[in-house]
Amino acid sequence: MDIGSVNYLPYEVFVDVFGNVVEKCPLITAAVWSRRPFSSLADLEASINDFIDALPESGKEGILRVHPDLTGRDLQSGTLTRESREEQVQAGLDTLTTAEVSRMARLNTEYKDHFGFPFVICARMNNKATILRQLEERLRNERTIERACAIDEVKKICHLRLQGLVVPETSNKL
Ligand SMILES: NC(=O)N[C@H]1NC(=O)NC1=O
Repeated sequence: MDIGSVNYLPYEVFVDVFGNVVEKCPLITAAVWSRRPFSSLADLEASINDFIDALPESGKEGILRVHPDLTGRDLQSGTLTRESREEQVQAGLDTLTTAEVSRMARLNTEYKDHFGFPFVICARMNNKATILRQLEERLRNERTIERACAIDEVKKICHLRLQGLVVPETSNKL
């Protein structure tokens, strides 16, 4: 789909198509629909990012809290969203050894106990080694810095999900 077609979508369809660009946050998509017409994919993405940035800190933490744990219960029980499952698989998180699964689970729990939200990272821009390393390093961050860092990762995930849904302008001209 190109951005011109996106601008013609009724909001029900818009939310169906883009409702999970921010994991389990269709409300963001529904709110951003009223900012049409978007001049480009980058403009749509900027509208989503502006909405997120305008939220109070509790709202940003809410976005983080609806994210599934990496390699957590949802991956094992098959209850992840399609997008999240594909991203975790692409990062190789379905091939962890038993020792790596235990390490990830222990660090995820430590992180959640410490910050009050789950560890979020753009899996597709990482692999299992960098994810484990980042989890250990970010645990040492101060809370405000860590929240901002996690929200930046949400935006990276959103960027890649949008790229999979809208044809970038340069390709339209081919
Ligand atoms: N917890 C977490 O980072 N989850 C997310 N990361 C990602 O790339 N997709 C997700 O669902």
